[in-house]
Amino acid sequence: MPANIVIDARDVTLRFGSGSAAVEVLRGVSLAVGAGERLAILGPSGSGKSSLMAVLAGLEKASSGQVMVAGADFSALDEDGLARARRGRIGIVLQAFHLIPTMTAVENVAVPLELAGIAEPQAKAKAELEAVGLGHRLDHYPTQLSGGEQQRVGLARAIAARPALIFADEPTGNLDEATGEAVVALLFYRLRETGATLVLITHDAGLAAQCDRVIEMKDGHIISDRRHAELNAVAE
Ligand SMILES: Nc1ncnc2c1ncn2[C@@H]1O[C@H](COP(=O)(O)OP(=O)(O)OP(=O)(O)O)[C@@H](O)[C@H]1O
Repeated sequence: MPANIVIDARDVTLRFGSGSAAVEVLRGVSLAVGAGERLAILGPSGSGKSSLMAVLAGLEKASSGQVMVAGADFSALDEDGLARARRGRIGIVLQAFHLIPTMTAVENVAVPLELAGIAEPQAKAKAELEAVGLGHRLDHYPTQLSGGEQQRVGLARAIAARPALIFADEPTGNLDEATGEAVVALLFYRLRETGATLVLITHDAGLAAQCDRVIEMKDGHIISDRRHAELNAVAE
């Protein structure tokens, strides 16, 4: 894999269930993403966007095909191996925030930093929460936070370790417009700062337009793949 390709997925399928109940949600997807690229995934509900993200982020194992991410062969790793490969390198913001209910906001952000062996996890977690506008909610538990606040804790947790790869599934879905814009601005600021690669699922055309490349999915396939220059040409 060339040094500048960080995600190289080849002919990936993902099936759930077996026999007559089997559902094939990814049907031979191939995708190469360059380092620092900001890729948006569009497509109707059920087209396989979250499934593709789960496979590329090492949360689901492909049923067949090859998935190379940052030099690791995700198709050959077991669950523990995938968890180790993700740690500190991959930040993930999901629709369901997956915050740990028994931990405060600052602990939710600090624990993955600690696990990744990063120095001063508490101070870094606090700074990251302040950056997403939650300096006044550090010691609150997830149930004491609104959906939008939980979303921002999720974002802070995903980017605090300055991972090389960030995956975000509808990161502004639970936020009002102003907060959504602020969170996206912070995300893109961090991307510029660290050169991280972004894979983003969104229904928001404005957000997709901020990315370098937009792919569209339908029925488990990629049906279009356009880069920024082409996107601008279409808009003009
Ligand atoms: N664990 C599972 N078992 C069975 N089917 C599943 C499972 N997870 C996802 N699916 C199915 O796979 C298909 C693709 O789902 P996926 O969540 O990837 O779509 P999506 O494009 O992200 O949709 P949305 O925009 O609604 O989030 C859907 O038909 C869904 O029902």
